Amino acid sequence: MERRYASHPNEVKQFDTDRLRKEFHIPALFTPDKLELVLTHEDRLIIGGAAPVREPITLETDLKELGVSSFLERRELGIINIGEHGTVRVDGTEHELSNKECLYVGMGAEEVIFTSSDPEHPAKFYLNSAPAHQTFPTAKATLEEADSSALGDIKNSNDRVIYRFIHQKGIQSAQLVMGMTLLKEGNMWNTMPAHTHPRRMEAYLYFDLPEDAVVIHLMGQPNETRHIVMRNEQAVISPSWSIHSGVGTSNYTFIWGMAGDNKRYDDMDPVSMKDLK
Ligand SMILES: O=C(O)C(=O)C[C@H](O)C(=O)CO
Ligand SMILES: [Zn+2]
Repeated sequence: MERRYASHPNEVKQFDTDRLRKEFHIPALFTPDKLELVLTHEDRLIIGGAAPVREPITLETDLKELGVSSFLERRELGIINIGEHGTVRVDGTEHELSNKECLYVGMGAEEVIFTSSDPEHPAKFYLNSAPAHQTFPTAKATLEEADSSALGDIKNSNDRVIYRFIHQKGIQSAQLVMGMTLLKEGNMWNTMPAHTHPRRMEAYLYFDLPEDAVVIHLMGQPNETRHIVMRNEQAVISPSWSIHSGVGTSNYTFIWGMAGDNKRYDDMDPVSMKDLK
């Protein structure tokens, strides 16, 4: 498991492109038949990907990094499938996940195994895992079951629907909040006007992007913004002090996941457009 340390905004404003990417950008999460995991010290979120093709993939890591005897002994896990149909087996119980469906696995589950139903059309499981101190039932949600709200409009190129899966009024968790935002065709901007939430960090996974398209992801303090160029199926870490917004060369979908002090999706500090620099 790769480790990323937490960062101070005064230090980050000195970073060049290379250093920004090393600290915040996660380029490859879906390697066939391999589990990819990145542990960030920003609220100790683990960001991962499991892309089983020929063989099942088991959720496992060097447990010294976590100081426990099984991955989820003191953690919870959110899973969203961005690929084709697959199965997640949790302690012997199979959960079927189609594209854009979510499964939450509570603290204490001992065995989690990811499988694709058809190796020619593999599943791709995106993972967010946060520390937990209480267990909650394993639960699945489809897009239709998620709490959703339409936001933005075509005039501002940000007509989109936000789907909340794991949150205060949805699937219950210890601290993990997770969902997905779908931009309509011809709409390129997400999360503008921007916000921060010093009470929670956040990670974004951009996907459903054409191969030659990019998203210019904006990060940094509102008066000290930087950008990271993102391609399809890449993730980015947003510290609690940073905005997280982006504009694409086409429309796209992204998964957001958060860990921190509360589970209130709407607990955001909006940034006024005049304060952005
Ligand atoms: O399009 C948006 O706006 C978002 O999806 C915002 C994220 O959900 C977010 O930043 C939640 O804190
Ligand atoms: Zn946010």
